[in-house]
Amino acid sequence: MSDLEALKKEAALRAVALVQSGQRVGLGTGSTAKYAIEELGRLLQTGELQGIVGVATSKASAELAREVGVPVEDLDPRPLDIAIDGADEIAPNLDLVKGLGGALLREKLTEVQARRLIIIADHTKLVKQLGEKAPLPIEIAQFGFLSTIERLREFLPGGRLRMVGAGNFVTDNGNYIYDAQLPEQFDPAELERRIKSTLGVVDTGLFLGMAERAFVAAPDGVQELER
Ligand SMILES: O=C(CO)[C@H](O)[C@H](O)COP(=O)(O)O
Repeated sequence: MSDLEALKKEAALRAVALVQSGQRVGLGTGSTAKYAIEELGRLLQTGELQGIVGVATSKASAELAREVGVPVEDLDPRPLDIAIDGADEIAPNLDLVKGLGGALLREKLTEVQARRLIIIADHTKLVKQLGEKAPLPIEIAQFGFLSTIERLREFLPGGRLRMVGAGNFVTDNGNYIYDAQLPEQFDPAELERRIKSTLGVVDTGLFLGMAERAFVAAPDGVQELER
């Protein structure tokens, strides 16, 4: 395992230590969240945790959870006790950019219902301001997507439709993703409102005011950040 992978796993284990038996747990998506799901499976197998139920934020995470023995249920209106997920960028106030893995809509739908959202990441995800390192993924309907992109480009120029190989990337919800370049200066809440009021947009990868805590692993140890 590379050094970076070891750091991601370390952060994941710190977050999973917060999970208690009987809890309903939001299962994130991505290469860091994968370590958390595997650890939940391990703890269920050893009996250190009992009776937890996972609510997955993607088809891939649901599949992995079942493989490692974490029971999975669909999202319903009941609250989740905790959700554990990765992020693409983490600002000092724990506002996030998410969705480079393409699961932003299911992640937001799930994590907004969690009493606690815990973020796990390696130190490369820390930024002073959102948009420094990653594009902002915006999920858009397939129908009329070129028109939606034109509307978005009026205030977010320079982005691109996400591709996979020669085709367009399609989310678990059958939508496309426009990866937008964020401006140098912006008000995240105002930008979120503007993007979401653009016809054809389903949701954005801005997760504002949602995360309670982040475990961020660096070579000199795991930093615990709170909002
Ligand atoms: O938002 C996400 C998926 O939609 C992921 O949480 C995010 O992309 C981080 O992934 P990784 O842990 O692989 O860096």
